[in-house]
Amino acid sequence: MTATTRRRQVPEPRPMATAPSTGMAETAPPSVVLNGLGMSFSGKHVLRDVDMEVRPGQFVALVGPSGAGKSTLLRLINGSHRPTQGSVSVLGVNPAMCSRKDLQLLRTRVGFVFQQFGLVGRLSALENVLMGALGSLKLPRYGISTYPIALRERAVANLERVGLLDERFQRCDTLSGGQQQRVAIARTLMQEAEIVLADEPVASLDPSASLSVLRTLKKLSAEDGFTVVCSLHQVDLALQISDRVVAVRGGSLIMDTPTAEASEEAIRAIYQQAKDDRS
Ligand SMILES: Nc1ncnc2c1ncn2[C@@H]1O[C@H](COP(=O)(O)OP(=O)(O)OP(=O)(O)O)[C@@H](O)[C@H]1O
Repeated sequence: MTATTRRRQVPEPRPMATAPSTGMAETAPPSVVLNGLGMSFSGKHVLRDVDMEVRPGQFVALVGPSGAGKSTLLRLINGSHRPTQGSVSVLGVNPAMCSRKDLQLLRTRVGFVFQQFGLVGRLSALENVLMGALGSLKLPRYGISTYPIALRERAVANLERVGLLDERFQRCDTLSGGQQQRVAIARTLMQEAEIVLADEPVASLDPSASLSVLRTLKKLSAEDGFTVVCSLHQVDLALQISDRVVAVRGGSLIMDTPTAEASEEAIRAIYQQAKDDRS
């Protein structure tokens, strides 16, 4: 089934309480629409009544204390979880209504970057990046030379874009954390994804490497036009990098604002409140 036929199954979004505008791609259809979204695990509500639209090319920082529901939200967007309430539309497709094949197809259009990078440590940076193209190939590949030359050239170009041309033949488990996350980003570029979901991509990096990796992701998103939804705990980074800040607490969206209008104090208060609640 095509994306176009899927789109008809997606209910019209309810009007949003807050519809922040960044002035980007205002008329294009949204990349993501969450409509009355809720999720429970074994009867425990972890997300409720989430309404949100993400416009193409936006860089959204998803902030909120541990356990707020950020990873669950990202997993609902890429179809890893099926919502127990409401609906998700990603690039006009409802992942919960997709066949396995259509979901696979959708996932080639939606890249995912993880905190733990998800690389094969014993393989080179280049081979890891090439693996990002496996979804477009019919047969598995073993070794760089088994990939078509055009893909090898693209992989090298993508490594250059993330600043790792010289390290292309280095084993990934010998690269620094920041370099490994850059390899993971270059691997996602091979998908030519229209949306990149990043789940705490810099959680294990020091502040300077974190900023540098996020700046690279932001630059690539601006150059290629892909949408980013990125969960982050570092409020300062969220404010430096994003176009829009969405805060989640206790499974509810409690802030949704253009970054230029976001109050650092208000975001920090969300974390402080969670800390106070725990103590
Ligand atoms: N597969 C699951 N089964 C049961 N409970 C789950 C599952 N996944 C998430 N949860 C629960 O949902 C809640 C939200 O978890 P989630 O990982 O989305 O939070 P988070 O905001 O990403 O937290 P962190 O910042 O610590 O990563 C937590 O209470 C968690 O225990």
